[in-house]
Amino acid sequence: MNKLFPIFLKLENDDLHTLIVGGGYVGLEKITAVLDNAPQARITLVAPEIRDEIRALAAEKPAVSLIERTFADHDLDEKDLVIVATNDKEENRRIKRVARARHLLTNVADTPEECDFYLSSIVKKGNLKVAISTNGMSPTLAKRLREVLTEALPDDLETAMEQLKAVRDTLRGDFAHKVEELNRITEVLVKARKPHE
Ligand SMILES: C[C@@]1(CC(=O)O)c2cc3[nH]c(cc4nc(cc5[nH]c(cc(n2)[C@H]1CCC(=O)O)[C@@](C)(CC(=O)O)[C@@H]5CCC(=O)O)C(CC(=O)O)=C4CCC(=O)O)c(CCC(=O)O)c3CC(=O)O
Ligand SMILES: NC(=O)C1=CN([C@@H]2O[C@H](COP(=O)(O)OP(=O)(O)OC[C@H]3O[C@@H](n4cnc5c(N)ncnc54)[C@H](O)[C@@H]3O)[C@@H](O)[C@H]2O)C=CC1
Repeated sequence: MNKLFPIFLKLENDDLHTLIVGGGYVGLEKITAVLDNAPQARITLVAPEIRDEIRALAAEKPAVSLIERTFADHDLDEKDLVIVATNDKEENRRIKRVARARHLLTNVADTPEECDFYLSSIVKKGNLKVAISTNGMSPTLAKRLREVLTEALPDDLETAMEQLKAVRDTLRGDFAHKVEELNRITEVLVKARKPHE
């Protein structure tokens, strides 16, 4: 059973600050994942060696800062979320312990058991986002499912969402009435999937 609780973080909110430790392939993968979703997210990345692709990203983003040295505990000061991706397993575990003592939510890329949260594969269609997790069992399957679902979901969902939002904004009455009305309008979506009923 997958017991992970999914949430969608507003990493562009003013005072949210993400720390990434490690500037190699995985550091690049994680910073790209954050910026693809939250382009203005405030991120600090610390590592003695930082890949050129990360430097190129940072050069375009004033909200991304790079610190070129090994991690120091005070790098956790005033951070909200931490992604640890060095190639030093022991140091990764140690950083996790310090971060936990400060009640920071931490992802430790090389040790799923140490993670407070996982990154997911993300299907995007305009305002729609579907996050996929395999419970850490197969990130490759998550990636493939993203491709399959991106292909399978219709492109006109954005129009449907815009229209439903317009209806939602105009609906008057109590909460129960709104729910009933929106359920009625969208019933066709469910019916179309169950031709036998
Ligand atoms: C637990 C988790 C923690 C976390 O990182 O958050 C984790 C852990 C590990 N990943 C490893 C390997 C790979 N990870 C990827 C790719 C992705 N990994 C992502 C998430 C997660 N990876 C979390 C679980 C998510 C879930 O619940 O399903 C994605 C979805 C999101 C993202 O990273 O942004 C992104 C795909 C994005 C996309 O394209 O849609 C690929 C494939 C590739 O790169 O092509 C490979 C190589 C092939 C393979 O192993 O499958 C290893 C072994 C390292 C080693 O062997 O040294 C570990 C550690 C371990 O398992 O022990
Ligand atoms: N979760 C995931 O999606 C995946 C996780 N991994 C794991 O992630 C880890 C990192 O892999 P790569 O990025 O490929 O390694 P890499 O060798 O490309 O990069 C390692 C980075 O860590 C930095 N570093 C080392 N010690 C540090 C310290 N004390 N403080 C700050 N930075 C430090 C280095 O300067 C370098 O930037 C590996 O242990 C690997 O097993 C690998 C693939 C996917």
